[in-house]
Amino acid sequence: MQLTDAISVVKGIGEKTEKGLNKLGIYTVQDMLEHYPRAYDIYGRLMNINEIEEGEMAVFVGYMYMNIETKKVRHLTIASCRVKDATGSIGLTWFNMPYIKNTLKSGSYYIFRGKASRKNGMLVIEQPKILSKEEYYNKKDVLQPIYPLTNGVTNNLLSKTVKAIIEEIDLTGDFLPSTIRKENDLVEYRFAVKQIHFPKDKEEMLRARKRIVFNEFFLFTLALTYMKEEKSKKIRKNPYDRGSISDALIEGLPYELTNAQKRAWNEIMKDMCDGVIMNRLVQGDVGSGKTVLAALALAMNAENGYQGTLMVPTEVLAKQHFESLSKLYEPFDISCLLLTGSMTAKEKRLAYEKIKNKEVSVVIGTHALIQEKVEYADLGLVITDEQHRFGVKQREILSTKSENPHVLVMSATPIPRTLAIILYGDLDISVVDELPANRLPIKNCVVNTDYHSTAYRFIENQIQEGRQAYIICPMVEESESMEAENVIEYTQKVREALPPFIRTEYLHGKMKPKEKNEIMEQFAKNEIQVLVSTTVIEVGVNVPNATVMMIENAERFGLAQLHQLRGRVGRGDHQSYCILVSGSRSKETKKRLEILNTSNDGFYIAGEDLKLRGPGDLFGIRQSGDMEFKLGDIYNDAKVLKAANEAAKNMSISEIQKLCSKNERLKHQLEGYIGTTL
Ligand SMILES: Nc1ncnc2c1ncn2[C@@H]1O[C@H](COP(=O)(O)OP(=O)(O)OP(=O)(O)O)[C@@H](O)[C@H]1O
Repeated sequence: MQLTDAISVVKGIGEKTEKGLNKLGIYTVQDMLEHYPRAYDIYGRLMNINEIEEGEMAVFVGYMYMNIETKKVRHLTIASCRVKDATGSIGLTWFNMPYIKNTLKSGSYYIFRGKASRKNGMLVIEQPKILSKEEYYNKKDVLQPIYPLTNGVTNNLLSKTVKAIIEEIDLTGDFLPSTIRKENDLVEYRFAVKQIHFPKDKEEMLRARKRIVFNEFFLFTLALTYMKEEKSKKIRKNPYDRGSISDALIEGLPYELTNAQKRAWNEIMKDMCDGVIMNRLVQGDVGSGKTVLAALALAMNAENGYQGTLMVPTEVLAKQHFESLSKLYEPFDISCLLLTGSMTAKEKRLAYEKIKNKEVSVVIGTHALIQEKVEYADLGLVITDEQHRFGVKQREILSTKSENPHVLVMSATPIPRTLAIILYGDLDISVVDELPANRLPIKNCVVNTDYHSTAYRFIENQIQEGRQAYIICPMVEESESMEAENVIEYTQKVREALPPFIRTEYLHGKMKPKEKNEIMEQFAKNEIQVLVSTTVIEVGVNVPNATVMMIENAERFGLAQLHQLRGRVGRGDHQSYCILVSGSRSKETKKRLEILNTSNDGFYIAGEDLKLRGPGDLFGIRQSGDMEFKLGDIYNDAKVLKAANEAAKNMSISEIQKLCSKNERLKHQLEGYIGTTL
């Protein structure tokens, strides 16, 4: 069995299962091995009842001191009782399991396991499992992998498939030189793959994890080194003429550029006018005004007779940018074109022709589309808006669409400078670390779930004053397909809580781009006042009239992501508010959210976030599912990132090639990264 084999080579994987696996992005044996557990389940030690905390899994021995009562509510049969130990008592509830009444006997002890939640102010455990003594003691310390799932693919199936692969595949031949392994205290790759899926204990799992994360970062750095070298071969380009349009644009803005914007613009301009090829990252906090910098650069590029593109991660954003740039360019002879996936085939064909015939100077679209079969005419500048991604490949593909375009990458992720230098090692960095002067700082509060009705009243008042609100829906862990259902259900609740003149709509990742666009357009026009959304909204949306951002389950997000979400408000002259609703009362959560509560500065927050995370905090929160790395998290694993970078960055191209020639697997992975053959 080879890593590149189709997943169907594994015994027992039929056509139907294969399709299910494909939905999870698993096509090959390697994909399966890299489908890492998102968490591990462990029973752990038996707790006292008074130690049980809301939102946490608990396993404990409870004494049944009363009979189970059952009642019917609509089509639900609810069975409930209370159990106790020497330290306290707790309620248990089962839905549609009437037989439980005959399974558990009053006057006996049982081991229960489940997640505690708060109902009417009291802690209860819903659907607790009942474990036999053997079951508990046999598995007490075993880490059982929990995989990301989709419809028709069970945890058991994934776990069995991985096991079958590990038994058969030959993973010997580690590409990491043993000196690097020793220096960084890393286990062998073969061992790591096995232990990450089926760890003996937590310690082994952490060692396995460290190795795999190191691999990811190491490969990433090798790819950067390679690309940097490629870029350095083509450094000269005809210098641009400064022209007059960008100055006229700045003159015509309804505001003055901030000093940080001016500084960044000067750096961009200098690159383009000096005859070098620009490879620059503009890193700026949310709402710091990066779009205008892109607009200026594209205008100068057009004035010099070149075509330029702006690639963004979502259609909603593409449309938003298209509209604002078209308006900005109205007095000048600069034509814009929008290219998105929801356009009809005919519209797309027409767009392709216009681009090819150079009838347009600025093309704005999503990543996916611009990568397709578009042929540019004199592409001089490529701007990508990366948000959370550190996608080496994305920015590379576009720059191969023409000889030597200038490349500008915009990122709203205020990662600490030390990490930015590593992650964007192939780029020069401009930082926009100042917000426009008209902004009032956002007022924040962290509350628990009892606060809902007050929050809804607050939102209602803001809407009475003409403003709008976002609500980020509570999260569902189980699967993506449940996400949609969950948003719809929650929206209904919000509608019931608010008066009928307020229009509340929802947005989720499973909606068609066209539907999303429509909702966003209506929200931008204030035809919708409350937008309930999953995190799809976090990316770049600009509706300055929205003043409230309420985030449910705030405890489950990374601070940087929360900061991004909060950045959707406070973008205009009105006072804005961020309400963080936390379902957890743990001290740890409080401390984390407090950072956000007291600061609106993204760079500060990112730095504090980094400090707070210890090596134990590994699977709880990822900043985003959209990262380049499957397991590594630049925040949690900052130390490993630095070490891997240190180990890889000084390798010369010939050393990398030598390493690749000795190891087919490394070569294959690296080629995958940079999209060319080595
Ligand atoms: N110097 C400025 N003074 C006042 N307003 C500004 C200034 N620069 C930009 N703006 C306005 O601020 C808002 C946010 O700008 P923009 O959308 O470019 O932010 P951004 O940096 O892209 O943020 P995000 O990363 O959150 O998308 C826009 O409405 C824009 O017109």
